[in-house]
Amino acid sequence: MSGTPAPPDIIRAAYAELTVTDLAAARWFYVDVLGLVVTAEEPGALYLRAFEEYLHHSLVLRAGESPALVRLGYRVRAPEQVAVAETYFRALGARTERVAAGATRGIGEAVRVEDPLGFTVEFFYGATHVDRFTQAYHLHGANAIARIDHFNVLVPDVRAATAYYRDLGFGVSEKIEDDEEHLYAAWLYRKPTVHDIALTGGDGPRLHHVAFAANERHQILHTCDVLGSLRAEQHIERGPGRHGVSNAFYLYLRDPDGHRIEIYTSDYYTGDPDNPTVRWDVHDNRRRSFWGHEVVPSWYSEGSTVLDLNGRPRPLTAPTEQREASVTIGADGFGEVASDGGPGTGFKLGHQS
Ligand SMILES: O=C1C=CC(S(=O)(=O)O)=CC1(O)O
Ligand SMILES: [Ca+2]
Ligand SMILES: [Fe+2]
Repeated sequence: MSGTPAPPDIIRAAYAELTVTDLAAARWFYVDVLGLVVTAEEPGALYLRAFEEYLHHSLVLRAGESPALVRLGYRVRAPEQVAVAETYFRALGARTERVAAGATRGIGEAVRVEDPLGFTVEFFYGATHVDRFTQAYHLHGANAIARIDHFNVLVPDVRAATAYYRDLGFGVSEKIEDDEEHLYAAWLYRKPTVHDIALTGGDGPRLHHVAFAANERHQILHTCDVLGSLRAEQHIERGPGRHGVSNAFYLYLRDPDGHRIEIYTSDYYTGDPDNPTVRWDVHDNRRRSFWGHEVVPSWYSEGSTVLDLNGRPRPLTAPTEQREASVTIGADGFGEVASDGGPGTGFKLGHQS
Protein backbone atom coordinates (compact mmCIF):
# COMPACT_ATOMS: atom_id res chain seq x y z
CA MET A 1 0.00 0.00 0.00
CA SER A 2 1.41 3.43 -0.91
CA GLY A 3 2.34 5.58 2.06
CA THR A 4 2.61 2.60 4.39
CA PRO A 5 6.07 2.53 5.95
CA ALA A 6 8.33 -0.38 5.03
CA PRO A 7 8.03 -3.38 7.36
CA PRO A 8 10.98 -4.35 9.56
CA ASP A 9 13.47 -6.84 8.07
CA ILE A 10 12.68 -9.83 10.29
CA ILE A 11 15.22 -12.66 10.33
CA ARG A 12 13.37 -15.34 12.35
CA ALA A 13 11.36 -16.40 15.37
CA ALA A 14 13.89 -15.92 18.17
CA TYR A 15 12.41 -16.30 21.66
CA ALA A 16 9.24 -16.65 23.67
CA GLU A 17 8.53 -15.59 27.26
CA LEU A 18 6.06 -17.76 29.17
CA THR A 19 4.74 -17.38 32.70
CA VAL A 20 4.68 -20.59 34.70
CA THR A 21 3.04 -21.17 38.09
CA ASP A 22 5.79 -23.41 39.46
CA LEU A 23 9.28 -22.47 38.29
CA ALA A 24 10.85 -25.54 39.90
CA ALA A 25 8.47 -27.87 38.05
CA ALA A 26 9.11 -25.97 34.82
CA ARG A 27 12.87 -26.25 35.42
CA TRP A 28 12.47 -30.02 35.81
CA PHE A 29 10.58 -30.23 32.50
CA TYR A 30 12.66 -27.89 30.33
CA VAL A 31 16.11 -28.52 31.83
CA ASP A 32 16.12 -31.98 33.44
CA VAL A 33 13.85 -33.65 30.86
CA LEU A 34 14.30 -31.66 27.63
CA GLY A 35 17.93 -30.75 28.35
CA LEU A 36 17.77 -27.05 27.51
CA VAL A 37 20.80 -25.08 28.71
CA VAL A 38 20.39 -22.61 31.60
CA THR A 39 22.01 -19.35 30.45
CA ALA A 40 20.87 -17.44 33.53
CA GLU A 41 18.72 -18.05 36.58
CA GLU A 42 17.04 -15.56 38.92
CA PRO A 43 14.70 -16.19 41.85
CA GLY A 44 11.69 -15.72 39.57
CA ALA A 45 13.00 -16.42 36.09
CA LEU A 46 14.95 -18.89 33.97
CA TYR A 47 16.67 -18.00 30.69
CA LEU A 48 17.14 -21.08 28.51
CA ARG A 49 18.71 -21.88 25.15
CA ALA A 50 19.28 -24.91 22.96
CA PHE A 51 22.69 -26.32 22.07
CA GLU A 52 23.28 -24.56 18.73
CA GLU A 53 22.18 -21.15 20.03
CA TYR A 54 24.64 -18.39 20.95
CA LEU A 55 22.12 -15.65 21.76
CA HIS A 56 21.38 -15.33 25.46
CA HIS A 57 18.12 -17.32 25.32
CA SER A 58 15.31 -18.61 23.15
CA LEU A 59 12.94 -19.24 26.06
CA VAL A 60 12.24 -17.22 29.20
CA LEU A 61 10.22 -18.88 31.96
CA ARG A 62 8.93 -16.35 34.48
CA ALA A 63 7.08 -17.21 37.69
CA GLY A 64 3.52 -15.94 37.61
CA GLU A 65 0.03 -16.41 39.01
CA SER A 66 -1.29 -18.21 35.94
CA PRO A 67 0.23 -19.71 32.79
CA ALA A 68 0.39 -17.32 29.83
CA LEU A 69 2.38 -16.15 26.85
CA VAL A 70 4.00 -12.85 27.79
CA ARG A 71 5.45 -12.14 24.34
CA LEU A 72 6.88 -13.58 21.15
CA GLY A 73 10.27 -12.28 20.07
CA TYR A 74 11.45 -11.87 16.48
CA ARG A 75 15.05 -10.92 15.68
CA VAL A 76 15.52 -8.21 13.06
CA ARG A 77 18.54 -7.97 10.77
CA ALA A 78 20.18 -4.80 12.14
CA PRO A 79 19.87 -2.39 15.09
CA GLU A 80 18.17 0.26 12.95
CA GLN A 81 15.38 -2.19 12.12
CA VAL A 82 14.01 -1.74 15.64
CA ALA A 83 13.03 1.84 14.75
CA VAL A 84 11.66 0.61 11.41
CA ALA A 85 9.44 -1.81 13.35
CA GLU A 86 8.30 0.97 15.68
CA THR A 87 7.36 3.22 12.75
CA TYR A 88 5.60 0.39 10.92
CA PHE A 89 3.42 -0.62 13.86
CA ARG A 90 2.63 2.95 14.82
CA ALA A 91 1.40 3.47 11.25
CA LEU A 92 -0.85 0.42 11.77
CA GLY A 93 -2.27 2.16 14.83
CA ALA A 94 -0.79 -0.49 17.11
CA ARG A 95 0.28 0.25 20.65
CA THR A 96 4.09 0.28 20.81
CA GLU A 97 6.59 0.47 23.68
CA ARG A 98 10.31 1.11 23.17
CA VAL A 99 12.42 -0.65 25.82
CA ALA A 100 16.06 -0.15 26.70
CA ALA A 101 18.71 -2.84 26.54
CA GLY A 102 18.30 -5.18 29.49
CA ALA A 103 14.52 -4.76 29.80
CA THR A 104 14.71 -8.47 29.17
CA ARG A 105 17.99 -9.82 30.52
CA GLY A 106 20.33 -10.57 27.62
CA ILE A 107 18.31 -8.66 25.02
CA GLY A 108 19.30 -5.26 23.62
CA GLU A 109 17.14 -2.25 22.81
CA ALA A 110 13.79 -3.39 21.43
CA VAL A 111 10.29 -2.35 20.55
CA ARG A 112 7.31 -4.22 21.93
CA VAL A 113 3.98 -4.00 20.11
CA GLU A 114 0.43 -5.23 20.48
CA ASP A 115 0.04 -6.61 16.97
CA PRO A 116 -3.27 -6.55 15.02
CA LEU A 117 -3.86 -10.23 15.89
CA GLY A 118 -3.78 -9.48 19.62
CA PHE A 119 -0.31 -10.83 20.41
CA THR A 120 2.42 -8.97 22.25
CA VAL A 121 5.49 -9.15 20.04
CA GLU A 122 9.01 -7.84 20.50
CA PHE A 123 11.42 -6.90 17.73
CA PHE A 124 15.09 -6.81 18.71
CA TYR A 125 18.57 -7.07 17.23
CA GLY A 126 21.09 -6.79 20.09
CA ALA A 127 21.57 -9.75 22.40
CA THR A 128 24.31 -11.04 24.66
CA HIS A 129 26.40 -13.73 22.99
CA VAL A 130 27.03 -16.84 25.07
CA ASP A 131 28.79 -20.17 24.42
CA ARG A 132 27.48 -22.12 21.46
CA PHE A 133 27.48 -25.80 22.45
CA THR A 134 27.05 -27.24 18.95
CA GLN A 135 30.01 -29.57 19.41
CA ALA A 136 29.95 -29.86 23.17
CA TYR A 137 28.70 -33.40 22.77
CA HIS A 138 29.75 -34.23 26.31
CA LEU A 139 27.00 -31.83 27.44
CA HIS A 140 24.29 -33.01 25.04
CA GLY A 141 21.79 -35.60 26.24
CA ALA A 142 20.67 -38.24 23.76
CA ASN A 143 17.60 -36.04 23.26
CA ALA A 144 19.59 -32.86 22.53
CA ILE A 145 17.57 -29.97 21.11
CA ALA A 146 19.40 -27.77 18.58
CA ARG A 147 17.48 -24.49 18.31
CA ILE A 148 14.13 -22.76 18.48
CA ASP A 149 12.23 -23.18 15.21
CA HIS A 150 8.77 -21.57 15.20
CA PHE A 151 5.68 -20.27 16.95
CA ASN A 152 2.18 -21.57 16.29
CA VAL A 153 -0.71 -19.31 17.26
CA LEU A 154 -4.51 -19.72 17.38
CA VAL A 155 -6.39 -16.97 15.56
CA PRO A 156 -10.09 -16.67 14.66
CA ASP A 157 -9.42 -15.46 11.10
CA VAL A 158 -6.55 -17.31 9.42
CA ARG A 159 -6.97 -15.47 6.13
CA ALA A 160 -6.65 -12.03 7.77
CA ALA A 161 -3.72 -13.22 9.88
CA THR A 162 -2.01 -14.60 6.78
CA ALA A 163 -2.41 -11.24 5.02
CA TYR A 164 -0.92 -9.46 8.06
CA TYR A 165 2.15 -11.68 8.07
CA ARG A 166 2.54 -11.48 4.28
CA ASP A 167 2.58 -7.68 4.63
CA LEU A 168 5.45 -8.22 7.08
CA GLY A 169 7.37 -9.97 4.30
CA PHE A 170 6.70 -13.59 5.25
CA GLY A 171 6.31 -16.21 2.53
CA VAL A 172 3.56 -18.83 2.66
CA SER A 173 5.06 -22.34 2.56
CA GLU A 174 1.94 -24.44 3.18
CA LYS A 175 -1.81 -24.03 3.80
CA ILE A 176 -4.92 -26.07 4.51
CA GLU A 177 -8.03 -25.06 2.55
CA ASP A 178 -11.34 -26.51 1.41
CA ASP A 179 -13.05 -26.38 -1.98
CA GLU A 180 -14.60 -23.04 -1.08
CA GLU A 181 -11.06 -21.78 -0.35
CA HIS A 182 -11.80 -21.38 3.35
CA LEU A 183 -8.35 -21.14 4.97
CA TYR A 184 -8.06 -23.39 8.05
CA ALA A 185 -4.32 -23.01 8.70
CA ALA A 186 -1.20 -21.49 7.16
CA TRP A 187 2.57 -21.70 7.62
CA LEU A 188 4.74 -18.65 6.95
CA TYR A 189 8.48 -18.07 6.98
CA ARG A 190 11.28 -15.56 6.98
CA LYS A 191 14.18 -17.95 7.59
CA PRO A 192 14.56 -20.48 4.72
CA THR A 193 12.65 -23.33 6.40
CA VAL A 194 8.93 -24.18 6.46
CA HIS A 195 7.90 -21.60 9.01
CA ASP A 196 8.63 -19.10 11.74
CA ILE A 197 4.92 -18.72 12.42
CA ALA A 198 1.98 -21.08 11.91
CA LEU A 199 -1.60 -19.84 12.05
CA THR A 200 -4.15 -22.31 13.39
CA GLY A 201 -7.84 -21.46 13.21
CA GLY A 202 -9.56 -21.26 16.59
CA ASP A 203 -10.53 -19.01 19.47
CA GLY A 204 -7.77 -16.46 19.68
CA PRO A 205 -5.47 -14.79 20.32
CA ARG A 206 -3.88 -17.79 22.05
CA LEU A 207 -0.48 -19.48 21.80
CA HIS A 208 -0.76 -22.97 20.31
CA HIS A 209 2.88 -23.93 20.76
CA VAL A 210 6.51 -22.99 20.70
CA ALA A 211 8.59 -25.42 18.63
CA PHE A 212 12.21 -26.40 18.95
CA ALA A 213 14.20 -28.28 16.32
CA ALA A 214 16.33 -31.35 16.94
CA ASN A 215 18.79 -32.56 14.33
CA GLU A 216 17.79 -36.21 14.34
CA ARG A 217 14.61 -38.25 14.75
CA HIS A 218 16.22 -40.50 17.32
CA GLN A 219 16.74 -37.50 19.60
CA ILE A 220 12.98 -36.92 19.61
CA LEU A 221 12.31 -40.58 20.30
CA HIS A 222 14.74 -40.48 23.22
CA THR A 223 12.62 -37.75 24.85
CA CYS A 224 9.67 -40.15 24.66
CA ASP A 225 11.75 -42.87 26.34
CA VAL A 226 12.96 -40.47 29.04
CA LEU A 227 9.38 -39.45 29.84
CA GLY A 228 8.38 -43.12 29.93
CA SER A 229 11.22 -43.97 32.31
CA LEU A 230 10.23 -41.08 34.58
CA ARG A 231 6.58 -42.25 34.52
CA ALA A 232 5.87 -38.81 33.06
CA GLU A 233 4.57 -39.99 29.69
CA GLN A 234 1.37 -38.05 30.32
CA HIS A 235 3.33 -35.02 29.13
CA ILE A 236 3.15 -36.47 25.60
CA GLU A 237 0.07 -35.05 23.89
CA ARG A 238 0.50 -35.96 20.21
CA GLY A 239 3.02 -38.04 18.28
CA PRO A 240 5.67 -39.04 17.65
CA GLY A 241 4.78 -39.03 13.99
CA ARG A 242 5.54 -37.60 10.57
CA HIS A 243 3.71 -34.42 9.56
CA GLY A 244 2.03 -34.05 6.22
CA VAL A 245 2.40 -30.27 6.33
CA SER A 246 6.14 -29.47 6.65
CA ASN A 247 7.16 -33.14 6.32
CA ALA A 248 8.78 -32.80 9.75
CA PHE A 249 9.04 -35.63 12.28
CA TYR A 250 7.28 -34.36 15.37
CA LEU A 251 6.39 -34.73 19.03
CA TYR A 252 4.03 -32.51 21.01
CA LEU A 253 4.44 -32.17 24.74
CA ARG A 254 2.52 -30.29 27.41
CA ASP A 255 4.62 -28.69 30.12
CA PRO A 256 3.57 -28.75 33.82
CA ASP A 257 1.42 -25.65 33.21
CA GLY A 258 -0.10 -27.00 30.00
CA HIS A 259 1.95 -24.88 27.61
CA ARG A 260 2.42 -26.92 24.41
CA ILE A 261 5.95 -27.51 23.16
CA GLU A 262 6.77 -29.22 19.87
CA ILE A 263 10.06 -30.93 19.12
CA TYR A 264 10.46 -31.15 15.36
CA THR A 265 13.05 -32.26 12.84
CA SER A 266 13.65 -32.68 9.11
CA ASP A 267 11.42 -30.11 7.47
CA TYR A 268 12.71 -28.60 4.22
CA TYR A 269 14.43 -25.63 2.57
CA THR A 270 12.26 -22.73 1.34
CA GLY A 271 14.91 -20.11 0.52
CA ASP A 272 14.45 -19.63 -3.24
CA PRO A 273 12.24 -16.66 -4.20
CA ASP A 274 9.86 -18.90 -6.18
CA ASN A 275 9.37 -21.46 -3.41
CA PRO A 276 5.92 -22.93 -4.21
CA THR A 277 3.13 -22.96 -1.61
CA VAL A 278 1.93 -26.49 -0.78
CA ARG A 279 -1.90 -26.69 -0.60
CA TRP A 280 -3.60 -29.39 1.46
CA ASP A 281 -7.31 -30.13 1.35
CA VAL A 282 -8.93 -30.10 4.79
CA HIS A 283 -10.40 -33.54 4.03
CA ASP A 284 -6.99 -35.03 3.36
CA ASN A 285 -6.42 -37.23 6.39
CA ARG A 286 -2.67 -37.08 5.89
CA ARG A 287 -2.38 -33.30 6.02
CA ARG A 288 -1.54 -33.20 9.73
CA SER A 289 0.13 -36.61 9.93
CA PHE A 290 1.64 -38.24 6.85
CA TRP A 291 1.50 -41.27 9.11
CA GLY A 292 0.66 -41.29 12.75
CA HIS A 293 -2.22 -41.61 15.13
CA GLU A 294 -5.28 -39.41 15.08
CA VAL A 295 -4.96 -35.85 16.34
CA VAL A 296 -6.26 -35.74 19.92
CA PRO A 297 -9.07 -33.15 20.20
CA SER A 298 -7.08 -31.15 22.78
CA TRP A 299 -4.53 -30.39 20.06
CA TYR A 300 -7.20 -28.48 18.17
CA SER A 301 -8.94 -26.91 21.13
CA GLU A 302 -6.37 -25.97 23.80
CA GLY A 303 -3.86 -23.13 23.88
CA SER A 304 -2.17 -20.67 26.23
CA THR A 305 -3.59 -17.32 27.28
CA VAL A 306 -1.89 -14.27 25.77
CA LEU A 307 -1.03 -11.14 27.79
CA ASP A 308 -1.14 -7.55 26.54
CA LEU A 309 1.60 -5.00 27.19
CA ASN A 310 0.13 -4.37 30.64
CA GLY A 311 0.19 -8.07 31.47
CA ARG A 312 -3.58 -8.43 31.19
CA PRO A 313 -5.06 -11.58 29.60
CA ARG A 314 -6.47 -11.00 26.14
CA PRO A 315 -10.16 -11.78 25.67
CA LEU A 316 -10.85 -14.39 22.99
CA THR A 317 -12.73 -14.08 19.71
CA ALA A 318 -14.30 -17.16 18.11
CA PRO A 319 -13.91 -17.96 14.42
CA THR A 320 -16.86 -16.81 12.33
CA GLU A 321 -16.42 -19.69 9.88
CA GLN A 322 -16.35 -23.45 10.48
CA ARG A 323 -13.56 -25.01 12.45
CA GLU A 324 -11.25 -27.67 11.10
CA ALA A 325 -12.14 -30.03 13.94
CA SER A 326 -15.81 -29.73 12.98
CA VAL A 327 -15.00 -30.59 9.38
CA THR A 328 -12.74 -33.54 10.09
CA ILE A 329 -10.31 -34.54 12.78
CA GLY A 330 -7.62 -35.74 10.47
CA ALA A 331 -3.97 -36.33 11.11
CA ASP A 332 -4.80 -39.96 10.91
CA GLY A 333 -2.44 -41.52 8.43
CA PHE A 334 -3.59 -44.88 9.75
CA GLY A 335 -7.15 -43.81 9.07
CA GLU A 336 -7.03 -44.58 5.39
CA VAL A 337 -8.84 -47.85 4.99
CA ALA A 338 -7.49 -49.75 2.01
CA SER A 339 -10.22 -51.35 -0.09
CA ASP A 340 -8.18 -53.10 -2.73
CA GLY A 341 -7.76 -56.31 -0.83
CA GLY A 342 -4.12 -55.41 -0.22
CA PRO A 343 -2.43 -54.76 3.13
CA GLY A 344 -4.56 -52.71 5.54
CA THR A 345 -7.83 -53.63 3.83
CA GLY A 346 -10.55 -52.97 6.37
CA PHE A 347 -7.92 -52.46 9.08
CA LYS A 348 -8.09 -49.06 10.71
CA LEU A 349 -6.77 -47.33 13.81
CA GLY A 350 -8.38 -44.24 15.16
CA HIS A 351 -12.03 -43.24 15.21
CA GLN A 352 -12.26 -41.11 12.09
CA SER A 353 -14.66 -42.00 9.38
O1 LIG B 1 5.01 -27.20 12.95
C1 LIG B 1 4.02 -27.74 12.41
C2 LIG B 1 4.06 -28.41 11.19
C3 LIG B 1 2.97 -29.15 10.74
C4 LIG B 1 1.81 -29.23 11.51
S1 LIG B 1 0.52 -30.25 10.99
O2 LIG B 1 -0.04 -30.89 12.19
O3 LIG B 1 1.09 -31.22 10.06
O4 LIG B 1 -0.44 -29.39 10.33
C5 LIG B 1 1.67 -28.54 12.66
C6 LIG B 1 2.71 -27.57 13.11
O5 LIG B 1 2.29 -26.27 12.81
O6 LIG B 1 2.96 -27.71 14.49
CA1 LIG C 1 18.25 -37.04 10.04
FE1 LIG D 1 4.69 -26.67 14.97
